[in-house]
Order: sequence, then C-alpha cells, then structure tokens
Amino acid sequence: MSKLSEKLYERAKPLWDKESENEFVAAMAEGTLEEEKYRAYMLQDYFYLIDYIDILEWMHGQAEDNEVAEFLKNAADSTRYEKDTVHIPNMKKLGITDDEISVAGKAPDSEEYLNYMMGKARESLVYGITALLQCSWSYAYIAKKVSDRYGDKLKSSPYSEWFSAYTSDEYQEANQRWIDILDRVVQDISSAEEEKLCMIFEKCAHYETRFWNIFISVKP
Ligand SMILES: Cc1ncc(CN)c(N)n1
Repeated sequence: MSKLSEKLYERAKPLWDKESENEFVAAMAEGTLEEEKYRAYMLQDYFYLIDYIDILEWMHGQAEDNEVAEFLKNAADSTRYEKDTVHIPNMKKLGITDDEISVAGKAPDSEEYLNYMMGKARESLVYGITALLQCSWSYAYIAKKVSDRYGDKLKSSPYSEWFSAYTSDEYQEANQRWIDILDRVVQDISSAEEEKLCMIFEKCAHYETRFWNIFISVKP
C-alpha cells in the first residue's frame, strides 16, 4: 500500500508543474520580473507567513502527541527563520518601510487561503498538518524544479537567492520531516478520510496558484 504522501504528491504534481511555469515564477528565474511585482509579493508573503506561523502555534497548543507537538514547534521556528532570512532582508533591500507595512492589508486571495487553512486546522489537527504541508512542499518542489531547469543561468537573475533559500538542504529537510510526520499520524485512517486529505491538499495547491497570480497584474 502506498503512503499518503505518495498519493498527495500524485494529486498535486500536475498543479505544481504548472506553477513552476507560472508567469511570475518564470520571470523570477529569467531575471525579467519587474521589481514592483517582487516587492508586492514580498510584502504579501510576509503577511502570509505571520498568519501561517500563528496557525502552527495554534495547532501546537492543541497537539496531544509529544512528537507532533515538537514537530509543530519546530515548523513554526523554521517558518520564522524563513521570514527573518528571506523576507525581512529582501523587504529592507526593496525599501519597504514600517509605515508601508502598517497600512498595507492582506490581499483577498491570500486572506481566503489563510482562512481556509485555519478552518481546516480547527476541524482537525491532521487536516491542518496536511493543508500547511502543501505550502511547504510546493515551494520545495517548484524551487528545485525551476533551479534544475535553469541551471547556471539562474545565477544571473537578481532573484536567484529566492531559489537558493527554497532549494537549501535546511528547507528541503524540514519539508521532508513534515512529510514523514504526516505519514506517521495517518497510519490507521480510512480510505474515505485519506481522500478528504487529498482534496484538502489539492485545494491548497489551487490556492497557491492564485497567490502567485495576485502579483502578475501589479503595475509600477
Ligand atoms: C504563499 C506561500 N506558500 C508557501 C511558502 C513557503 N513557506 C511561502 N513562503 N508562501
């Protein structure tokens, strides 16, 4: 019998493959992305990660299994590290000020995505772990696939650090720990429940595409 993670992967792979060719992602790799678009993305993704960490912390407070609780704490810490090493330095470089941060709101598509994940986490911890894993895994997959496709050409893109952050051993290993914990906690679930998890995962992959698309229409 295949693991749940293998089924999730099969369901999301076509969507992630499309995302890896998304106009915004391809322009980042080619170095042709207008800075205004990247700026808008960084700011929205910063807000996104703040709420994502809150969901992980809320889930941590609900976890009864010590291993799951420890994992959720580490996942919140890794995401904080992502925000502090990718987003904060980039936002500084891009001249995003505290005033700008304080007046900017979340994009409606991002808010809907975050509300969906929080809602699933409230329904059940396993639903939450599945929904949030999609986020981590999609970046691990897309960054790796695009880096492999562009090879050394990527180095000349001003956005190459984005790819290095998400292809790093640290990020990829943290993602693998997430996959492993999910496979462990779902060992005895029914096939109907498994199908529900696949649908949650797939829905989050669709939200992820919508998130990229928010920035395509941003004008300088
Ligand atoms: C929208 C989104 N999805 C995923 C990731 C990777 N943690 C992210 N930073 N932002």
